Amino acid sequence: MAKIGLFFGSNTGKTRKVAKSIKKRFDDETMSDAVNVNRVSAEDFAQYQFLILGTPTLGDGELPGLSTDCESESWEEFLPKIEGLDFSGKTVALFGLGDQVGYPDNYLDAMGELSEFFASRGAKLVGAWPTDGYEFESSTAVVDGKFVGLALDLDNQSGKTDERVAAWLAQIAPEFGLSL
Ligand SMILES: Cc1cc2nc3c(=O)[nH]c(=O)nc-3n(C[C@H](O)[C@H](O)[C@H](O)COP(=O)(O)O)c2cc1C
Repeated sequence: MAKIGLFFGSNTGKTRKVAKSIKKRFDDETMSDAVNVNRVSAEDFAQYQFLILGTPTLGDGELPGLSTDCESESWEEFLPKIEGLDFSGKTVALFGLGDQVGYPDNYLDAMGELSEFFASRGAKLVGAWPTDGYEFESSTAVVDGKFVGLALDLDNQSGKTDERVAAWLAQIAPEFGLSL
């Protein structure tokens, strides 16, 4: 089993694309394949001490899933399967995709929801990211003036994605015992 589990939800494939680009930077011993959360069991998910998790925000600030018109299940359906688990001793880093121009009042809210979910079950959240360079009105993914994880916007700032991902991975590397 790889050291770090890499899981994502995605509707139109952008979050999948970013997850796969993260996996490409690491060997199989270090990082699992990028796997859609609708393909993992709660048991397998719970085996990882280190997790990198990605989500888009859909609807009006919601997690992806059947109620936001995704074609298949996603985080909305997966979280209830792991809601009874204790994540104490585990380290979680989040990345979120959203559209700060189209949805400025709910930018990346789903990342905020994932953060609350895992933090309230004992996980250590790492990878907080500055809000400089983004323009939006409000986001539940901002806590104490920073995003709770990596903030991406492939709808409006796709050219910044690679650079942001690389800087963020370098930032979280020590927390995951990685050398980059
Ligand atoms: C119907 C719909 C609702 C959306 N709602 C939000 C939202 O509330 N907040 C936000 O930041 N982005 C929102 N977005 C933008 C998506 O999060 C963004 O396009 C994302 O990159 C999609 O990722 P995916 O291709 O992995 O599904 C919405 C997009 C759609 C199509």
